[in-house]
Amino acid sequence: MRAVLKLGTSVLTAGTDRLHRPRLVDLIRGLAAARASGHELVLVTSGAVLAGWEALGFPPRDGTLAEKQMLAAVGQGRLMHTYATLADLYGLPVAQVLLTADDFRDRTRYLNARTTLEGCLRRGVLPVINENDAVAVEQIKVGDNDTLSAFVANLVEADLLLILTDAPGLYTADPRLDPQATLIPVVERVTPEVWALAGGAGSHRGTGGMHTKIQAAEIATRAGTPVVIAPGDAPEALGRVLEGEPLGTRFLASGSRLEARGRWILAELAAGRLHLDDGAAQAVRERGGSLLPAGIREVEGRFRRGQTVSLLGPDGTEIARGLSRYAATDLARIAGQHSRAIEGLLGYTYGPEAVHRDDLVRL
Ligand SMILES: Nc1ncnc2c1ncn2[C@@H]1O[C@H](COP(=O)(O)OP(=O)(O)O)[C@@H](O)[C@H]1O
Ligand SMILES: N[C@@H](CCC(=O)OP(=O)(O)O)C(=O)O
Repeated sequence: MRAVLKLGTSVLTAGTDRLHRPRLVDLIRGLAAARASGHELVLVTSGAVLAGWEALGFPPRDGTLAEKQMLAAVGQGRLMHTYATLADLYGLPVAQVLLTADDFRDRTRYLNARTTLEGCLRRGVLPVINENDAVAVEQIKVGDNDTLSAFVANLVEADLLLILTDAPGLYTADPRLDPQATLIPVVERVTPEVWALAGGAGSHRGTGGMHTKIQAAEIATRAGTPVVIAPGDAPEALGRVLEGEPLGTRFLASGSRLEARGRWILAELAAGRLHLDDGAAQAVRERGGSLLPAGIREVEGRFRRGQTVSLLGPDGTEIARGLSRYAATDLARIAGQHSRAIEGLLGYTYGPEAVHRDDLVRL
């Protein structure tokens, strides 16, 4: 099986303020054992900011992005060194891969990253991925490693995404705040009711809490990859989940396995939203057609030509994702207009479709 394992800061610290070496040894032993059983593994790890803070002796923090970037720059090398040293004990070679949102947006960079990861997997090397925090300013950041792990799962067409964290799974409410909360063992589909279960920002060290984990589950399951959220302190969690043992919360794949291009289209958060009229929604949903400007009622967000947009039906539900052939400002001018009018309105045309059917994934 090909699996992506995501380790949150909460798991790497095991409830302390530092990278917890014994916990890391357990995790790496599990990775080495899974690889020895023939599984292909990719690791997405957090912990660079924490490792940097630890290295500098826990100075007071102001919480700014610049400070996080500096701490990540200090910590990433140390984090990687720790992984490499411990993985050596088990004869497991590791490779560092640092990614940002642009690496998923730009088709060439996306394909390059995929080639590198495939090369690692062929040679039995464990890719250890983190966001390239030191350069990732707001506009080019994925922003949290749960979402990053879902993008990576799409990139390598994983059979499973396992997110280990400090909660035992998805609960009916944040278990830190509500002692009555109970575990939800299986989520068939990420519905608004599931979204409503996510509490706030999570543990004091983590980014995003359950919210970003549900987002990750939605991204990966749509492309056909099931997702498990399980406790990082469960012994042998990786091996047990790979064996199919129920542990934590399993999100079932909602879509059939998408081919590679469809996965790329889903491998980015939508930069804008297009509200369609009835006819256009039907054409996209039922007939698999392209979206013409005539069927667009409203354009939301700022996006460039070629970026991913969400297509919403008249009742506001998302029916598809696709690559826009026009920038948001252009689309706003040609929305509701016949395709023949595009050139007259803009002075140029990129073709009659706002989103071509080849660039669409129905959800
Ligand atoms: N419905 C829920 N079920 C489980 N955990 C939840 C829920 N809502 C919020 N949480 C919080 O999310 C936290 C995990 O997220 P986070 O701290 O960001 O961890 P990580 O570092 O692993 O990404 C849990 O400790 C828990 O307090
Ligand atoms: N890239 C950051 C981690 C960001 C993040 O999502 O953290 P977490 O919620 O602990 O998975 C780091 O290495 O510190």
